[in-house]
Amino acid sequence: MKERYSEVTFVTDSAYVDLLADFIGTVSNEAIEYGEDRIILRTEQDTGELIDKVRAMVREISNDFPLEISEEEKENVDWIQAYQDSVQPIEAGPFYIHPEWYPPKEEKINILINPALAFGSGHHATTYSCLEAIAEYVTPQDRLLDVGCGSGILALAARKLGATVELCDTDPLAVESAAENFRLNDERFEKIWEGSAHKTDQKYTVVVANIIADVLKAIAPQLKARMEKDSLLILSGILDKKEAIVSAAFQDLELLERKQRDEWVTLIYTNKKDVNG
Ligand SMILES: C[S@@+](CC[C@H](N)C(=O)[O-])C[C@H]1O[C@@H](n2cnc3c(N)ncnc32)[C@H](O)[C@@H]1O
Repeated sequence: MKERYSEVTFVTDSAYVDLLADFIGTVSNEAIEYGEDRIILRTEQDTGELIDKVRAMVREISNDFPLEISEEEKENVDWIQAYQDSVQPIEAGPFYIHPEWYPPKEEKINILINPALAFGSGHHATTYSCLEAIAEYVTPQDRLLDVGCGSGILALAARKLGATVELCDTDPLAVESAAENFRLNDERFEKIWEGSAHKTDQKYTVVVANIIADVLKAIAPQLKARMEKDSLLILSGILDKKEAIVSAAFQDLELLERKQRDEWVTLIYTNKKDVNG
């Protein structure tokens, strides 16, 4: 990529825009942008010859062909580099979450997440607090269900601690992205599905759900039904002003710990008895 490129603007009568755009596109072999009365060409190539050809072409049509050409030199931005520079790795408890263009850290539990459309890079307070809770509570004996897995970051963290994991999300893009992140990390999940917690009849020793308060309230019976006696339920995505809604919906469980980061609350519950018996 060159440091600079040329932006050439051809202003003409709207009736000639299509004709001119066709010609410029063919001669330059570059993508062009066009508006009602203009065509804009951005190129790193020398533009002198192209402009001469355009002038010659329009002269053949008419000496009065309406055409004004202006040219500006602009600085190129390496967009991929700029994007990569903006995505920083983050440490949360023992975990180091990094995109692939940052090397792993030897002394950390590394989680490779390439930013994609699914939520969950570790930077958001809710994900961060869940990662801390997972580090604190999850053991290799655990079977964990990640409800609303997004990028799969929470299940990946649990898997890296030795737990077996299952994941689900109502968003098919999240399911795809989580599966891809497991592949990138060379880790395996037992199951992944599109949909929510009601689509399984399994029980788990840990259920984690980082979804907003109103949804947590709505799916509270489903989440509880996935717990066995002494299971753990990690709930996040709760704005402090909505905490009461969630506390009320889960009041039959025992609150073990409450974490707050910025205005986001994470609640960690356990149950004294199997909800179904
Ligand atoms: C805040 S993101 C959490 C992503 C990731 N688990 C994290 O902690 O960073 C919430 C995710 O929940 C999903 N979601 C929303 N409602 C859901 C529901 N009822 N059941 C399962 N997933 C749901 C969304 O599609 C989204 O991917």
